Amino acid sequence: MTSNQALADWVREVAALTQPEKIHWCDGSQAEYDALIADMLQSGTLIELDPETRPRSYLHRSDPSDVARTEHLTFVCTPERDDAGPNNQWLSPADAHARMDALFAGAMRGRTLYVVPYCMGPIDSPLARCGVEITDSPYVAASMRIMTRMGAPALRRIEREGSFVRGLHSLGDLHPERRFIMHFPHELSIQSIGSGYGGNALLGKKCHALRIASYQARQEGWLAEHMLIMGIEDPQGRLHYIAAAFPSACGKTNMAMLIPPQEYQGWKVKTIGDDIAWLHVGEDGRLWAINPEAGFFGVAPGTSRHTNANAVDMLQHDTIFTNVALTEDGRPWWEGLSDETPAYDWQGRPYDPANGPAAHPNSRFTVAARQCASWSDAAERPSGVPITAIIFGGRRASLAPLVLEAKNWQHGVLLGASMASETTAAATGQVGVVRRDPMAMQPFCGYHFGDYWAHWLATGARLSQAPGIYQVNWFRRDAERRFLWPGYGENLRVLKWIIERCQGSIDAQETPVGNLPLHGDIDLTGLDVSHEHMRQLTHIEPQDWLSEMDEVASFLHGYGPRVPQALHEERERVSQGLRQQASG
Ligand SMILES: Nc1nc2c(ncn2[C@@H]2O[C@H](COP(=O)(O)OP(=O)(O)OP(=O)(O)O)[C@@H](O)[C@H]2O)c(=O)[nH]1
Ligand SMILES: O=C([O-])CC(=O)C(=O)O
Ligand SMILES: [Mn+2]
Repeated sequence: MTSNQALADWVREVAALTQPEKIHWCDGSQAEYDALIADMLQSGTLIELDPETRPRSYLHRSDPSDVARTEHLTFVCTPERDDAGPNNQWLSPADAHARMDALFAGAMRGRTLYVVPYCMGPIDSPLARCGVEITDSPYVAASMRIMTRMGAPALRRIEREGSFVRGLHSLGDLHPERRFIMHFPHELSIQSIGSGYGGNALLGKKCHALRIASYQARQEGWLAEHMLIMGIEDPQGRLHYIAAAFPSACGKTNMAMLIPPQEYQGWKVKTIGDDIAWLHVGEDGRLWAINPEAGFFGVAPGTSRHTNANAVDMLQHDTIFTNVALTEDGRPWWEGLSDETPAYDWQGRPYDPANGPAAHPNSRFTVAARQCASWSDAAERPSGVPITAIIFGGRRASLAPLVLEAKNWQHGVLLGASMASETTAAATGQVGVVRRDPMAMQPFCGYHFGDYWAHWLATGARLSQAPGIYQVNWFRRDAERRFLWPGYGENLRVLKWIIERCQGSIDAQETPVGNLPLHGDIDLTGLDVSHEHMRQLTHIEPQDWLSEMDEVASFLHGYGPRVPQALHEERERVSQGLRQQASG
């Protein structure tokens, strides 16, 4: 099936261990996709949506215990424990392999083993990397065709290059006690069992393109980040590319396909990616980004014509939904979509509000990126796009202002490293608790955060035209828990400020924590945001920030001697400035 002996041997070994009934090598063709869908309709793995209004669209209901990433079951298994860092759970490679071999033994009996070759990034890009996922889930095989460049061209590239990431996945018995997601970065391999949920099972995404890739990127001198990539064209026709890291379910997909507000005629948004960016230092000293993915695995709840019309439009056909609710006539439904009452909830029960939300809070859609009206050809460019600004964002009801500008790269790395955000339904566990999530990579960095921050600093030192670094927060709330900022399309007003700052065309107010917009520089024309709200959104309270910086200090110290001294010094400079301000 392949001229790559290592791949052929590996498939044979896996088959001997897992005992599948059949082996299928995926070529990525339409006929193959159609056959996968037909099989899943027959087995009940997929439910067909109303073909009149939602052609070629399906609903997948997952096991109710298997609806989100499971960070407590996710491990990074480096030979040395300290290389995984306190940010990861660790097992020795030998222990992890022993545990996984036992779980995989016979796991595919009676099932088909799919060999899924894929390429992360444009197929002809030197920045792209390939992998092969072996899975016994047709849902995973079909989803990988939507989310990656999957099939024959990827296999040819693997045969040319020789190297590829090995991902082994089985649904196992879907039992939470026999569910593990293990990463072996030094072996370029991933093993995942017991879950069919996207972030745990579509191994090209979080497992390869972030955990394994971040480890490789450090060795090779680039960055693999949890970032959207978008282009913003201003009325003068100038294009500015922005990369933004927000934690899971904190607004990347929405920002990536933002629709400019009415007052912004002449502004255009181009989508390059909504979740992952691979960043390289170019020969010109600028930072260049590719999106390794080819599709969106996006959050359904909250998506509506008012918040994200581009998404609603792209979801009208050829989409696989997971754990959404259904209307009587077979259309997908979720909280925030419309005023309709659905007929069935995400578990297929007749809808009863007493059972909680109709759609699971982490219900999602899987759709090809080219279905999005704002999708840009630039996403196919082998060299990527040059980045003007990097944005870090969190979901914080208080403290963090609407926007803040880092004084320089090193201060920007501190802003990223000290990010915190309220937890969301994208991972199992409590929702709404503030936790540190450096660069939105807490669940995804495949090595020690101390080394990671040092790598960020070293990367900045290689950039002669480094992007500006910013921090945003769309989620500040008032005493009644209402959002102070309208968000969504209106976020372009903040992005415009960021672009103007990068061009050097406007001034800012300097504070110890960073630079803030001057009064009136964030354009509020046509917006219902009072001056009092705007004041709160751009106010830095020195005492509160001093305590925040104390927390950041102990957080950074928790990572021990691998944390670069420069980061401690930068933090101390901010604290000093705040102390002076508080006493003066
Ligand atoms: N209030 C407010 N909510 C937003 C904004 N942007 C996104 N949201 C909501 O936040 C939730 C998550 O948004 P997404 O854009 O899907 O987040 P994401 O970062 O792409 O999430 P992952 O796919 O998990 O990485 C959705 O319910 C959105 O409706 C905003 O600007 N303001
Ligand atoms: O990985 C997933 O399951 C979905 C996602 O984008 C995230 O959680 O950041
Ligand atoms: Mn994500």
